[in-house]
Order: sequence, then structure tokens, then C-alpha cells
Amino acid sequence: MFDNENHKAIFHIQNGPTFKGYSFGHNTNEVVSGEVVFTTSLVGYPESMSDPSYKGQIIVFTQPLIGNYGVPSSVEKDEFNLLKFMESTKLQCKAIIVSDYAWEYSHWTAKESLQEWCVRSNVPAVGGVDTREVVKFLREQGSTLGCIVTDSAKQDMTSEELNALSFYNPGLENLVSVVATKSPYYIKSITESKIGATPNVLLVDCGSKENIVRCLVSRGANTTVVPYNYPIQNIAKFYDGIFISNGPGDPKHCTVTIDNLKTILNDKDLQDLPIFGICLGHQLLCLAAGCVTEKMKYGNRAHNIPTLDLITQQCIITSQNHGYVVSTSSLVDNKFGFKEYFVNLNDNSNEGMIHETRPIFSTQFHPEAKGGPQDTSYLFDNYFKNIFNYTKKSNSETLPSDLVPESLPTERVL
Ligand SMILES: NC(=O)CC[C@H](N)C(=O)O
Repeated sequence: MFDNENHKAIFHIQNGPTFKGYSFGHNTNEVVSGEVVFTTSLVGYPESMSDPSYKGQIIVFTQPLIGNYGVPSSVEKDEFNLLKFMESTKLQCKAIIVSDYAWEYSHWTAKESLQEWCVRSNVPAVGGVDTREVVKFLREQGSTLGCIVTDSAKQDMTSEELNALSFYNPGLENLVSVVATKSPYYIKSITESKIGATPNVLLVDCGSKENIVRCLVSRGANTTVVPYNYPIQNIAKFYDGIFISNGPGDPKHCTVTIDNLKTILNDKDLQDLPIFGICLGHQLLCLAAGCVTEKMKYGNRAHNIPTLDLITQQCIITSQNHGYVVSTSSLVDNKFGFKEYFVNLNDNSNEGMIHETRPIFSTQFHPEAKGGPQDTSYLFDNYFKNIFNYTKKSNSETLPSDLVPESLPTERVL
């Protein structure tokens, strides 16, 4: 369908090297820029590229051959009315960089090529780049901004000219407000919960991956999803558990969510309420508990990161995608009673926290694993054990009218 194997493209890292390759995605007269990050995952490019946490980022895939199994349907739904293959309704990252683009693809789920997906989503894609060289630079220099030039008339730009361009920096923006649902929606579980009564979970959407919702409803929870800035402290008492999702950007931009969580942590009537957070959700919970987050040199993005469970002393292999991290020292002697739960065995960075007595824990890695190994799905089971042990203090109040399940949409509101 496309014949742009010879369409030249430039990938330039701000104040760093320039790579000349070919464009196999969206071609534009404009220069496209963002934060350059690399992932060492071997599979799962459709899941990564549709993960809202990658908003504003240019993903460099170190797996040299990308595109060989095509792209599955971006609209097909499963039995819960959730997207079957994608982690959100859109291709979320700013652009992609690969070594070798596979012009031919084959897979039973494939509906289109990676090129077709990128072109119709207006996402630039550059092939023919020495991605090993890119990673060597980023590991020394740290994550940095970069740009892509696909305009044929601009292929002679010098690195001085490229450095003089203005680069978009996603770290400066509250991207959670861009990707999160705009108003509440509701997913009814059609699975029998293991304990008879169907629990009701409140999911705080900061840019949730579709599989996080699936991990909840497939275990039997009716799930109400609310935007990141919804005043959850006022409605937490109506639910059997709170869940805080993943999401893009610097966690410090989500001050509303942090403040709301702080109120919940301090509420005497909610001391037994189960809470679970993943990635950005972990960072927000930690910030609410008085911890500190910082930007990592180049982040952890991979599907095989060894992590130690400090309670069982077992090593688990985890799926990760983050550029910020909770400072471990800020978890020591935590005034809310939290302690470190998991630690990264590659770089010793924090991978989770757990409360000493309350049913609250969170992880920096991704137990929902799309893509990635499912070693840590037991954490969703532990969350459900907490939910089943929790007996809500009976309250005679009724649910606010904007959260009555029957009147809510059944998919995210964008
Ligand atoms: N996957 C995520 O939730 C990422 C969290 C946060 N945006 C980070 O990069 O650290």
C-alpha cells in the first residue's frame, strides 16, 4: 500500500547525535518532538504504543525487528465491553524509532500493518536507526528530548539548526488531564465473584490501561471509573476498594489526586478500606503518604526486570514503564505506617510499598502485564482478599446521582 521505504527521515537528540533513517509512518512538514525513552521489551509494541503512560514520548525499541506481527484490531471488544487488544482507544506515544521495520507481517490477530496504524494515527515512525547507539547515549546522558524530521525539504538540516528548534517537553505538562476519562463510567462484571456478594471497586483513572480494568472486572468486581480529579474522599465510603491507575508524566502534577488520597488516609472511618495503586498510582499514594518522588536518569522500561518481594524474599520478573521513582529513603519511618514492599534487583530502586496494618499496597511495576510476564498477577488476588475481608461500616446514605451505575456510560468518556 505504501511506498516510502526511500522516504528519508532524521531523528535528532537535543544536544546529542543525529541519526538518518527512513520514514515508515506519518510524514509531516512539521518537526515532531518529545521525550526520548527506550524500552527493551521484545514484544508488545501495540500494547506499549496504546498505553496512555507513553503520552508525549518518543519510544525507541531496542528489539531490532519491529512490526513483524502487524497490529490487531483497535476497536474489537471483549465480553466486558473492554478493548480486546489495545490498552486505550488511541495510539498514544508521540513517535517511534526502530532499527529494522518489518515491511511484511503475519499474525492471526493482525488487522493492519504497523505502518498503516502509524499513518492513520498521524504518528511518525523512523526505521534504519542504530538503536544500540541511541541507548548508549541515553544511558550516559539520561533521558532527553528529541525530534523527528520527515519533510523531504528539510533533510539537510545541520545539528546546530536542529538544536536551535524548540523541543516539546512532556514533563512540564499535566498529561493525566489529557488522557483520563472526562467523566465517570461503569463496567459491570459478568464473572461470579468468589465470595457471593459482588464487590464494587472505585478506579481512579489517571490514564488507565485497559487491562487494569479487565483485571478487576474479570475477578468479579463491578468497577466505577472516575477521573483523576474526582473528589473520591467524599464517595470512598460507598465502595469496597479503591484502585489508583497508571498514567503519564510527572506525578507531582496530580496535586488534586494526592490531596484527595491524603484525606482518605487520614479519615478515621476509612482505616480498613482496601487500596491498591500501580505505577503512577503507586507514586501518588506515596506522595500522599509524605514520600518524595524524583526523575530517574533514564527510567525502567522492559518486561523482564527482576524484583524482590521483601515479605516472601522471592524474586519476581516484572513488566515496567516509568521515568519517575519514589525515593527509598523517604519511605523509612513513614509517619502513616508504610514500609517498602518490593525492591528492584538491577538498580535497587523502590518497586512498591505496603502498610504495616491497613490493607493498602502499591507497586511501581505493572502486575496487569500487558505486555509482559504474569508472575505478579497474585497481587490482584491479594487485593481481592483484602476486599473480601473488608466489611464496610453500614451507611444509610445513597450514592451521589452522578455515580448511579444504571445512568453511567459503559466506556471511557473522551
Ligand atoms: N506507567 C506509569 O504509570 C508511569 C508513571 C509515571 N508517569 C512515570 O513515568 O514514572
